[in-house]
Amino acid sequence: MKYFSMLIKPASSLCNLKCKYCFYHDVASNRETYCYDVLSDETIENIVNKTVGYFKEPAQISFAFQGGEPTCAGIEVFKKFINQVNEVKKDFHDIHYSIQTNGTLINDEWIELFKEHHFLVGVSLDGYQSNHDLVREDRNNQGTYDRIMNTIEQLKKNGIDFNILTVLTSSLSNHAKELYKFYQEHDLSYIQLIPCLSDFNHESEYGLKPKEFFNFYNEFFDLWFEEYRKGIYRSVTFFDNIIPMFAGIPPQQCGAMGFCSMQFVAESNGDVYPCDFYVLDQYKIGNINQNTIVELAKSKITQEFIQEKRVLSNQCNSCPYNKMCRGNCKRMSGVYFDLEYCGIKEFLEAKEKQIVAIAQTL
Ligand SMILES: C[S@@+](CC[C@H](N)C(=O)[O-])C[C@H]1O[C@@H](n2cnc3c(N)ncnc32)[C@H](O)[C@@H]1O
Ligand code: SF4
Ligand code: SF4
Repeated sequence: MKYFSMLIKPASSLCNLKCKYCFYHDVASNRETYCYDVLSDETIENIVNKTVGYFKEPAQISFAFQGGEPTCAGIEVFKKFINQVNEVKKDFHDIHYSIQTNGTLINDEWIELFKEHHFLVGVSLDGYQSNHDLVREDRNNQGTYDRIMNTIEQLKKNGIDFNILTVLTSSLSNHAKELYKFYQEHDLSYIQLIPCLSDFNHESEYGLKPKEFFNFYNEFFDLWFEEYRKGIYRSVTFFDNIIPMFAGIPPQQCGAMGFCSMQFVAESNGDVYPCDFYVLDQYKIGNINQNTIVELAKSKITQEFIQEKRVLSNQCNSCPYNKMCRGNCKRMSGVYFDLEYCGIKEFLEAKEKQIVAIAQTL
C-alpha cells in the first residue's frame, strides 16, 4: 500500500483571529506575498488530478486543510474539492480528510460536511478560559473560548472525531496541573500539545524554553501516569511518540525521525513547499499547476531541505537517548534544547522507569 499526504491552505494566511503567537502570521510576514487568493477551481483540479490521479494501485491518500484559518475560504471550496476527489478516485483509493481550525466559524453546515466525509477535526483550544482568551483573540479583541467550547459540543454530539491542539506557551508551562484538570473535567482525550515557537527573527514572550519544557512535562507526565495506572488512556502526542520508541517501534511524527521529510504543503495559489514551518519564498519547490508530484518530490530544493544540517546540543554526543530522540525537528529544536542543556534528556532521565514499564506492555 502506498501512502501520500498533502497539507493544503485553502485560504492562505487569511484568518479571522489574531492569536498573539501565530507562527503562520510570522511565516507569511517573511515572504513577498503575505496572503494569496482563495483556492481556485483550477488549483483544486490540479491538486486532485495530480495526486489521486497519480496512484494507479491501492493507496491511502490524506488531505489536511490548514492555514491561516481554512474555514475562511468558505465551505463551497471544500465541497468542490471533495466532488473533484470523488470524480477522480477509484475503489482502490482510501481517502482521508482532516482539518485544523480555530473553531469559531463552524456551523451546522460544516458539521454536516465533517460528518458525511469522516473528517478528523483538530480544534485549537488553549486549555482553560483565562489562558485561552489571553492568547486567542478575534479581530475585536474578544476572547474566543465560549465559541470554541460550543463547537466542541457540536463535534461531540455528532460523533465527529476530533483532537485538541493546545499551544504550550512559556506562561502555560507553569500550569500543568490546571491544564490537566481542565482536560479531565471536559473529557478531552486526544491532545496535541504544540510547544510555542518563537518568531524567526526574535524571541517572543510566548516562546517555550527548554527548561520550561522539562518543568511542564515533569509534572504533566505524573498526572497522566496516575490515570494510566487506573486504566484511563488520554492520548498526548509527545507520550504517544516517545513511549513506543522505547519498545523499538519507529516514530510516527516527523520531528522524531531525525531527518526532515517532504510534507507537500500547498499554498492556495498552488505553490508547494516542503514543510509548514518553511512556507517561505526561498523554500518554494514549484507549483502544482505546473509541476507533477514526482518533479516536486525530486527537486533540488526538496533534497537540500531534507539533508539540511541541524543544530544539535553539546549534550547530544554522549546522550543515551540519541536513538529515541535523534535531535528532533530543526525548526522546533530551540524549545527542546540549547547548547548546554536539553529538556528532553532531563525528562527522559526523570521518567525512564515508568516509560520503560509501559513500553514493555506494548
Ligand atoms: C497556524 S494554525 C492554522 C489552523 C487554524 N487557524 C488554527 O488556529 O487551528 C495551526 C496550529 O498551529 C498553532 N500555532 C500557532 N502559532 C504557533 C506557535 N508560535 N507555536 C506553535 N504552534 C502554533 C495553532 O494554535 C494551531 O493549533
Ligand atoms: S486562528 Fe490559527 S491562523 Fe489564525 S491567528 Fe490563530 S493560530 Fe494563527
Ligand atoms: S534527548 Fe536531547 S541531548 Fe539527547 S539526543 Fe535528544 S536532543 Fe540530544
